[in-house]
Amino acid sequence: MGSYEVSPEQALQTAIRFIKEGRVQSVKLEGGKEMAPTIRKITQAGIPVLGHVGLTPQRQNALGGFRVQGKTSAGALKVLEDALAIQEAGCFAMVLEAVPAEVASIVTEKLSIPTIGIGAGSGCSGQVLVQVDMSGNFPPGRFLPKFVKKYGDVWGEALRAIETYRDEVKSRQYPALEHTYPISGEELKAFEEAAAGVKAKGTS
Ligand SMILES: Nc1nc(=O)c2c([nH]1)NC[C@@H]1CN(c3ccc(C(=O)N[C@@H](CCC(=O)O)C(=O)O)cc3)CN21
Ligand SMILES: CC(C)C(=O)C(=O)O
Repeated sequence: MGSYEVSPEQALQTAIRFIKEGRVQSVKLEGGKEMAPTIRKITQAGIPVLGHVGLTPQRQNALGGFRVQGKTSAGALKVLEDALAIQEAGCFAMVLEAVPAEVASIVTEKLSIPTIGIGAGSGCSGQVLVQVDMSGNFPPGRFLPKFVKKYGDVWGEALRAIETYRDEVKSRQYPALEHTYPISGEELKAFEEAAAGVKAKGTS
């Protein structure tokens, strides 16, 4: 929040920084109708913009939390109007987040640009999920939004690896010979003789 919301001019300056300093090829920003002038400003400067309507997480406080959007006829119509407004402003595609699947399908059909759905059903043009969520890279018990499907157990696998490492360090199974660096017998013998003549710390 704040990278694009002060004014279209501030937003364009931010977008230019992302392109030049962040070396990205496009920028993504949240918001509907009210962001259309900003989106137009950035796209007219030659920077592609990915939009985002429906549940816009950076505005969670104004939305009363992470709430599904477009659950009423009026709400769904607002999502559609926002989507059309930001398409018109020059977005090349948009994220559609947490709206009923049927609403997302209709919005997608009304648009000429692709929709990338998250919690918006299979009728969107494409999908996105946070990698940490879909790979299961989080501790047990964490709250998961309804739309997340856990395809793996990266956290469990990492924990298993770390615990096995700990156990092998304690039992001195690790490091084994193959994890160490060799020294020739001749050099070792010479070192042992030299070391014998070095006074140990703390002795007198
Ligand atoms: N790790 C991660 N994954 C995400 O998908 C994600 C983030 N972080 N951070 C930013 C936003 C926040 N997101 C969220 C977070 C919570 C809900 C959530 O609690 N949804 C309720 C819906 C409540 C209602 O019915 O209105 C749910 O039960 O799924 C949804 C999207 C999606 N985004
Ligand atoms: C997961 C992606 C699309 C996102 O912008 C968000 O939910 O914050």
